[in-house]
Amino acid sequence: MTDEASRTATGAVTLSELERRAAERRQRPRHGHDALIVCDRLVRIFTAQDVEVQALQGLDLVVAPGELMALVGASGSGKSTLLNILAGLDAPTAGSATVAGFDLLGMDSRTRLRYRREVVGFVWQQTARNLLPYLTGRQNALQAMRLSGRVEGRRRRAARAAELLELVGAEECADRRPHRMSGGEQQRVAIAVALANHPALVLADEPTGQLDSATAEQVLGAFRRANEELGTTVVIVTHDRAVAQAVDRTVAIRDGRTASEVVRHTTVDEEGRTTVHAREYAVVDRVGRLQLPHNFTEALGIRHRVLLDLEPDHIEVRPDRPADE
Ligand SMILES: Nc1ncnc2c1ncn2[C@@H]1O[C@H](COP(=O)(O)OP(=O)(O)OP(=O)(O)O)[C@@H](O)[C@H]1O
Repeated sequence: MTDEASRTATGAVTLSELERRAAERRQRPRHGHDALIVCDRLVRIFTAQDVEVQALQGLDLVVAPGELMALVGASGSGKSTLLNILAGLDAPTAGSATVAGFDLLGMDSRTRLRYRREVVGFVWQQTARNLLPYLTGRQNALQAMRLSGRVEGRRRRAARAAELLELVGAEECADRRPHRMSGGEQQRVAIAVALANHPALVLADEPTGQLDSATAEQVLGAFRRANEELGTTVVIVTHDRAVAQAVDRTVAIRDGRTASEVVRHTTVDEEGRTTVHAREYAVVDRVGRLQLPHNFTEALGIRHRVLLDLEPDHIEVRPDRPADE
């Protein structure tokens, strides 16, 4: 339709043009339609002793199926709050959060239980929170399957427990109880247990926080194998730079919002040498808000406002200062 045809003589948009635009909007795929996790303007407010803490302040996050990604950020930025919501352990105050088609705000308690048993698996920093101390590695995995009923038949469950312990490199822990496993072994067995019910998503909160760097690398290797071989989406909250730099995408959270992200891809040259390329992006939310990195605003003394200029292929952001300063 030409612009003239879509307007009345007085310049107003015609009714048929408005109807056409509405139909076009309806046909457009909705935001994050092919994603596994979609958080939209997520807010979580805690109230303690009449004081309100806004742990999440309109956080947006989209994670595609099959991603291996990390969430980083200063202490108190809201990482664990977000993970608890994604785990179905806590409910947001406002906004929306969907994981594998489950609406995390609107779930009744039965659906929530099913979600926690079948859709997500967790690995926490404290090894004692991950495994039952009186069961062996194999029994821990079997117990998780028995509780959900998702893997039917004793033989199938036994085969799956053995496969998963092998996948994470912890076969030798099958007949050992946690107190006879090292910290790294306990975390690898915890990954096997988290994977037991074929979850679409595994969430991990500081899974290498109590481990030395060599052991942390083995644990990360187990997450990577789960991601590559089973296609499980993995989201790891971490302060460990080595972990944050080893995943495909690292999203930084600042003051309860996603602020920036680093995306990595690997290339192999003619001589077979691999190079990892990393690029940092600022995140633009759905209404166009952008958080400028703290070191950038500090370097230019930016406080309350900036001057924006639209260039053909970029936007210029300049401090609001008189030109002769
Ligand atoms: N149950 C709660 N009651 C009151 N305030 C809370 C609660 N849980 C978290 N907070 C507050 O919410 C904010 C975000 O906390 P959160 O634990 O999500 O941060 P984090 O980024 O995971 O920090 P860390 O890296 O130290 O674990 C903090 O100010 C914290 O004090």
